[in-house]
Amino acid sequence: MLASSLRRGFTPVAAQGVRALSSTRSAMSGYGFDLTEEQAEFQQLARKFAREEVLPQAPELDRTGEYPWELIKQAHGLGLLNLHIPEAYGGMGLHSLDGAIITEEISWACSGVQTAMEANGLAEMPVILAANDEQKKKYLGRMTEEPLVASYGVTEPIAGSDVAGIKTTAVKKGDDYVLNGNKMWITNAGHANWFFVLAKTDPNAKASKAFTGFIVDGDSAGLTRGRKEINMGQRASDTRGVTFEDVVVPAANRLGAEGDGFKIAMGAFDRTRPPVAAGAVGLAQRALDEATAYAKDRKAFGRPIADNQAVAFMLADMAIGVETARLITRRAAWEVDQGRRNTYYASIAKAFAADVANKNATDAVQVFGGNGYNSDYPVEKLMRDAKIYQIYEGTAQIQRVIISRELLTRE
Ligand SMILES: CCCCCCCC(=O)SCCNC(=O)CCNC(=O)[C@H](O)C(C)(C)COP(=O)(O)OP(=O)(O)OC[C@H]1O[C@@H](n2cnc3c(N)ncnc32)[C@H](O)[C@@H]1OP(=O)(O)O
Repeated sequence: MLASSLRRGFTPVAAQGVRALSSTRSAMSGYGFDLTEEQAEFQQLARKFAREEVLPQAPELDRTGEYPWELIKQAHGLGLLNLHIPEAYGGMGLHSLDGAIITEEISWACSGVQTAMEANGLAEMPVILAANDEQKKKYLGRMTEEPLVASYGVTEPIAGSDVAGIKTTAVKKGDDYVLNGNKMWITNAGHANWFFVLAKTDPNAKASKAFTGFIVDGDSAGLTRGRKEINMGQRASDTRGVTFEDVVVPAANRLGAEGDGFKIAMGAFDRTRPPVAAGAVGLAQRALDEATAYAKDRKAFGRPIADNQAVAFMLADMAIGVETARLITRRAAWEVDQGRRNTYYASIAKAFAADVANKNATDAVQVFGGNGYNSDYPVEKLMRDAKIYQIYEGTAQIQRVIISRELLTRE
């Protein structure tokens, strides 16, 4: 049906029109895969920082779980942190695609460090999207002035995938709100200067009206940070529970109107899932690079193992994954830069890149054989680090819920 209607539209006149157009077409039209000069510079800067500073520290940070403060400070100095804060508030106002290019490089060296850095982007996004000028000056401004970190506080012990199921409440009292509840798996929570917190303000309303977003100062009385969780991978990243016990937050720290919170939180995910996907691409590329180098070097039966088609084809499949994941990730970021809602592409990119990262890391361990299973070699860390990409910022299954809903509700 679709094919026949396309054929009907394809008249000789239309064909001539295309020919005429193509003869005058400039190199700028249509798809382009080259980075701009500026993007290439961002990539080079991030690559140098990642390979010279992050990479040498990655094994030790993984072993100890130490928070990468020194790297955060260096990244801040180089302009590799807080990428999307608008210039009006002292930031660089980088585009989403610029950020994806930078993030991939950092993750190549250590996705734990990348998550610690990117968590700032996640915390800042609701503020960038919904805060008033005063709030932006106060909370985004300080992030550009000194190397601070912030947290995005939505997830709760019983509500991860189901954001509408969160129980933390905010009750208006005079000019303040009083917050009570527990958050869980909050990245950067041990060190955050401030938190974006989603809380329920109307228990009777539907999700899109029931929640409100707040900026909560890290030193607020009644805010308690839990112990650092010991996770399987990305161990340099700091995740904790946070408890709010009668925490008084001035109404001036409310983001947007009461009831706007759920959509603000969802809108932030649309913009932060592309960088999460970019992190997964970086890890997938690293797995491919490590496996390729090892397969060329390692000899068995008198020849490099890469000479076996069984190994070479594994590398080829890993390359297919990296290239396609990178394309859809950049598409998801580019959609933001075009000013369009990118929910569909963001979830495809996040879901696909996370799966590719896991496949590539697992296959890299396989190529390394027994050595791959050992912590003297880099790939077992990649396999542990990869897993969280299928869980955080919306599980693999939630991404498919979002993609299918987007498909099925299209006009
Ligand atoms: C690397 C960086 C650091 C990473 C650290 C890790 C950080 C994290 O992991 S943060 C936590 C991650 N958590 C998640 O990703 C949560 C996953 N879950 C979700 O995204 C949602 O709960 C989801 C999509 C399942 C929606 O759930 P559901 O309750 O069915 O709501 P739904 O009916 O779709 O939407 C409710 C309303 O919100 C609106 N909405 C939904 N999505 C969007 C969106 N993207 N933009 C705007 N509005 C939206 C809907 O239109 C609807 O509005 P209305 O009622 O006016 O029609």
